[in-house]
Amino acid sequence: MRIDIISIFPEYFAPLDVSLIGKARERGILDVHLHQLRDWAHDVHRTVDDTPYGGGPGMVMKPEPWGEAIDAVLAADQDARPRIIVPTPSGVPFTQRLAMEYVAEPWLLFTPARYEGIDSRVMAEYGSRLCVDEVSIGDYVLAGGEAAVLVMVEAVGRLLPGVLGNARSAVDDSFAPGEMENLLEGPVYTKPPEWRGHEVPEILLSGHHGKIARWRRDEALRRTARNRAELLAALDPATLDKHDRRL
Ligand SMILES: CN1CCC[C@H](Cn2ccc3ccc(-c4n[nH]c(N)c4C#N)cc32)C1
Repeated sequence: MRIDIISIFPEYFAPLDVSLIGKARERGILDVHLHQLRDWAHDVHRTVDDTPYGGGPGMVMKPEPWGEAIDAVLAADQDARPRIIVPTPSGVPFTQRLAMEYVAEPWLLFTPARYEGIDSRVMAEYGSRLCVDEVSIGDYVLAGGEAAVLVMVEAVGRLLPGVLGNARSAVDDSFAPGEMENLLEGPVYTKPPEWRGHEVPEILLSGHHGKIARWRRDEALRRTARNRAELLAALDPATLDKHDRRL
């Protein structure tokens, strides 16, 4: 997978050099290209923003630098087209399901903005011939889109084949479509068996895999009911057995 990111703060993406994503890049599973938007702002001050038409607070990012920057990225491979992802609080929710859709894409282009966003004509220009998604990582307001790109790149990158040590753990993820969809993961434990008077639940030491799976599902349902009750309403009743219903 190729990922391009255009930003006025490319240094914001240093975390993509470390840990899981950094190793995926070293192994050639993921190819990340960072671009400084100001390289396509040709005035002496490398200006990328201006006052909003119609008035209002803040500044809006000018269309010209973005158009030239996106054209330059597209020119990198004229036989392919990236899916463009625009982080914005006004976007569709970024979910595990959307991450799984993105991981199937060979090329993603992220366009994290600052100020009050990008002149809307830019995505209108590219939306006529490319897939352009406006996506939000949550119902709160950030100062720009870079943190959202870090979140999405990690959520998507960890799903790439070969990135996770144990491929199964992605299938077991909270929110992953299937049995775990709309369920939060339950508690996890490791050695020592007793720590400051707290013992590991006996069932986890039993070696009885069927009972352990049952216990884990019960704990997932309990945590979901406690922290995200609204997700239980979305659970497919067909996936709930009579034991679940007793919880
Ligand atoms: C007061 N204004 C309102 C509009 C947005 C302005 C800041 N900003 C500029 C670019 C930009 C990109 C993403 C996000 C963002 N915020 N929350 C999320 N879940 C996001 C996501 N993805 C925020 C952003 C601040």
